[in-house]
This record gives sequence, C-alpha cells and structure tokens, in this order.
Amino acid sequence: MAQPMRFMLNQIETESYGAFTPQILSPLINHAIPHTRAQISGSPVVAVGGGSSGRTFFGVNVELPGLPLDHSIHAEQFLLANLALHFEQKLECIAISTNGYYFQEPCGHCCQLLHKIRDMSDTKILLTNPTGQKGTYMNLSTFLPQGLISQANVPRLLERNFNCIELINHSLYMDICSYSEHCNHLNCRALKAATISYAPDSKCPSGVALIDHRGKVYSGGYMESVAHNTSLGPVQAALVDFVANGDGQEFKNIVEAVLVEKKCGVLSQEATARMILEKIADPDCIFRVLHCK
Ligand SMILES: O=c1ccn([C@H]2C[C@H](O)[C@@H](CO)O2)c(=O)[nH]1
Ligand SMILES: [Zn+2]
Repeated sequence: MAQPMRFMLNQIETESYGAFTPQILSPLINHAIPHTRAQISGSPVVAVGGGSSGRTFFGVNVELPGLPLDHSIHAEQFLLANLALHFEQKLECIAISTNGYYFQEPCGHCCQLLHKIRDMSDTKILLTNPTGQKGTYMNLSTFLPQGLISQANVPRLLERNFNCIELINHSLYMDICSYSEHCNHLNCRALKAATISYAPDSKCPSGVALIDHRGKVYSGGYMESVAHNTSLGPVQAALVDFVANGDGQEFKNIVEAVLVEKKCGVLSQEATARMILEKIADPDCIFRVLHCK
C-alpha cells in the first residue's frame, strides 16, 4: 500500500525543503511515483512545480484503464489542473522525472500547454544530464522558441477567468445555488468548473463534477491548448481532483457525474465524457448533461 500523498505543499513546508534541486526533489518524486497510474505503459512520470505563491504542487501521469493512451493525463497536465484547483496563476520552476534521478524536459505537447501560462518563458525547467545528478535550468523558450499563442487580449491559462454562462432551464435544477464558493452540490460544482474553465478559441467552456460512493465531490474544468489535440478534457480535469484528493481510490468508485457545456457550441464534450465514464467508472454510474448558454 502506497504511503498517503499530498499533492500540494504549503509555503512553510516548501521553505523547509529548501532549493529546487535534484537532490531535494528526488525523495519527493520517489514518494509520488507509487501514486502515478501508469498500468498500461508501465512508465510512471512525476512533475513538480514551484508556484509563485511559494507553494509546491505535484502532478502524476494517469492512464485510463481500457482506453487508448491518448486519453491519458500527462504528469504536466495533472500539475496544471492541480494549479487551477488551488488558483495558482504562475510557475517559478518545474521539474519532471520518471525516477527521481534523471530530470527531463516537458513533452512537446505539454510545452505547448505550459506556454499558455503568462510569463512561462521565465519559468525555470530543471534538467539533469542522463548520467549524472548535476542539475541545470533552462527556459521553456529553449524548447519552444516561437510557440503559437492565441489572441493577445484573452486571459492566459490559470489566470482568473469568468465565462458568463447560465444554465438553460435553470429552474428545473433545484439544487443550483445562486453562485456559492463552497457549495458541494454536484450540479453547482460542475457549473462552477465550467464557469472558470479555459476555452479561448472554441468559446465552449465545460466542467465536470464527479461523486464517489462515500459522497465526496470532485470537479475540474476544460483546459484548451493552442495545439488543440493536447487540451485537457473536463473529465480528465475532474479526475485530477479525484486522484489528488480521493485517497487513492479506484475510478470504479465514481457513482455519478455531471457535465456542464453549451447546448449548441462548435464542439461538445458529451460523447467523449460518456465513453470515458462508461469504461472507468462504476458500471451503474449515472451521467447527466446540463446545458448552458
Ligand atoms: O512528458 C511526458 C511524456 C509522457 N507522459 C506519460 C504519458 C503516458 O502515461 C506515459 C507513457 O508515455 O507517460 C507524461 O506524463 N509526460
Ligand atoms: Zn506531456
């Protein structure tokens, strides 16, 4: 049984660890490796990020049992969704490792997604020589010197962003609270996740909320990449919350899910969300879609 894992360390804990070096990160990464879910590829990956608030965040790769690997959550994507869960807007440094010894750059897909964060070109990426432990830092711009960015005047990924959406037939959903920060209703959490999701190009925000058999709720919002195929879907974003805060439970313990998205958007997450949940959640999992405008 893996030791319990905390996917966020507060500022005091972060300071007590000290500098962002391979030697200091190595035991933290080794602690996180059993929490990766890489049963298909057999390749665990851990990402660690130092947020500008002084907190440390972790990401692990998550493969979805029985589904093609392109539905997997990369450790870097997990890290980004984890930052979003904690309203962290910027990264000072990032490190990615499969073994706590060798530190590598983010994959090409994730470079594109990371590039969506403001000032990401100043973020230090920790790297080691494959045969040694000596760390060096490089900037994202080394790997992506002139990466594509969408329009200049839209918020960047992780920035406070508020999609003005409203449920259609609002009155039918008795348990939609007028906007509440801490409400734990499944519908409200999915709506809130969609409200703060990131869809600058498609303008199709979406959010998913999941509930486990004990009644705990998890949620996450869509994160659109400029290289669109590498976007993080709303189910995956909610699964990040489930893996980070669900005490290591299996996906089979998910018993109900709600997706909020536009009724007539240029894209829909519904079919993909249904397909993923049918594969990984409780076979009797209830899946509902609430449409917004
Ligand atoms: O930068 C990378 C590259 C791959 N993976 C994951 C995806 C898959 O689960 C496994 C094998 O590719 O590693 C990451 O998490 N980050
Ligand atoms: Zn990646």
